[in-house]
Amino acid sequence: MVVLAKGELEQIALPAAQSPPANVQAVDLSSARRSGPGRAAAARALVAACEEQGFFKVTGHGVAPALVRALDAAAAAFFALPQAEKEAAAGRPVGYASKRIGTAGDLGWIEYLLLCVAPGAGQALPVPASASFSTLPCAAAAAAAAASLSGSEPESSCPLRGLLEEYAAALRRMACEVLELMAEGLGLAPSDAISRLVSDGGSDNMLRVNHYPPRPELQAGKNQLLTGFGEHTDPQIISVLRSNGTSGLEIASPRDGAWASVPPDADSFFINVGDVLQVLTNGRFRSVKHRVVVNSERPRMSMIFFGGPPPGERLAPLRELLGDDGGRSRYREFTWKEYKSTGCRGRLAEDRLCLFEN
Ligand SMILES: O=C(O)CCC(=O)C(=O)O
Ligand SMILES: [Fe+2]
Repeated sequence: MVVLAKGELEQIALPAAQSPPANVQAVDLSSARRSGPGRAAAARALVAACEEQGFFKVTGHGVAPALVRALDAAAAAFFALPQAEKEAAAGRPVGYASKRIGTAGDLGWIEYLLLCVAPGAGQALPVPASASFSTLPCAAAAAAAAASLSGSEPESSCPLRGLLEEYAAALRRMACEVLELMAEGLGLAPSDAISRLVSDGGSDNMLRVNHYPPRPELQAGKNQLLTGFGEHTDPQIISVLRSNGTSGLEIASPRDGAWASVPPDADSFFINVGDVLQVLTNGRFRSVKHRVVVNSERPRMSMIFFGGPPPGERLAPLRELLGDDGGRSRYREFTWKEYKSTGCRGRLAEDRLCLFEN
């Protein structure tokens, strides 16, 4: 449940203008898995999409539909729990939260789970970064949902946690696959030049499960919209997003800033270029500005894997990519830890990258 105090609803209200549909490039990963002209064409399409929009979707990804359905159901069951039970999984900065995004006062019509993903023995595992995390997956409703979907009893008393672990591992693999294809398209060697930052044992990967309840009736007869997640760019290298097929995600054109609505597609994964990828490519790729507008009577649920580098990783444009800009590096070197700490201080919509420009 999202409970807003008096005056807060007005802060997140948006003009009832309908954004036109976005034209989103699709990259078929299954054709990229076969080496040869299919792979080269997919790599070129991916690079073009990152240059033009910083955003595309992936089909032929191979993530098991049964896993996706089971996780959708378990997450929906979690969000349907009594508020007190959800609050038991609250923690800062990770855990359950509602309406507040970050610490700088951004509000949205949203509740969410934010989790760390720590690779252990080569596998991604959401870690209980707050002690209360362990209460979350044991919720009875989530257990029942997962059990009914798989047609069997849950293996442990924590099905949501198990599903999140499996999902995070699958998405980390997909993120790395996409980043390797990207490196090939950019002519980088070795092909793990970027993906190693996400697959490293110390990588700062996160998983976020967002739930946007249907919008409330604000004024009878008025089709008002609310901010679900205010405009921002994702700070990491790459984000891999899937939703339950309810609309609401919008991206801004890098040319004129005009908003366009991403046609929902529950079977594909959407990829965002993050700020760090903009830096690594010396600005050739642009991190995509996006937001979520709550415009539907159906709830929207989205799950996002954020691929970030290890905290101490020194980040700067890749040498091979400086050529396009007369050899000039547009950004000074910084660590991921440094970048994250500037992000924590500001509002969602703030441009953080400008602080690191040369
Ligand atoms: O929920 C969504 O669809 C997008 C949310 C988002 O942009 C984020 O969590 O960074
Ligand atoms: Fe985002």
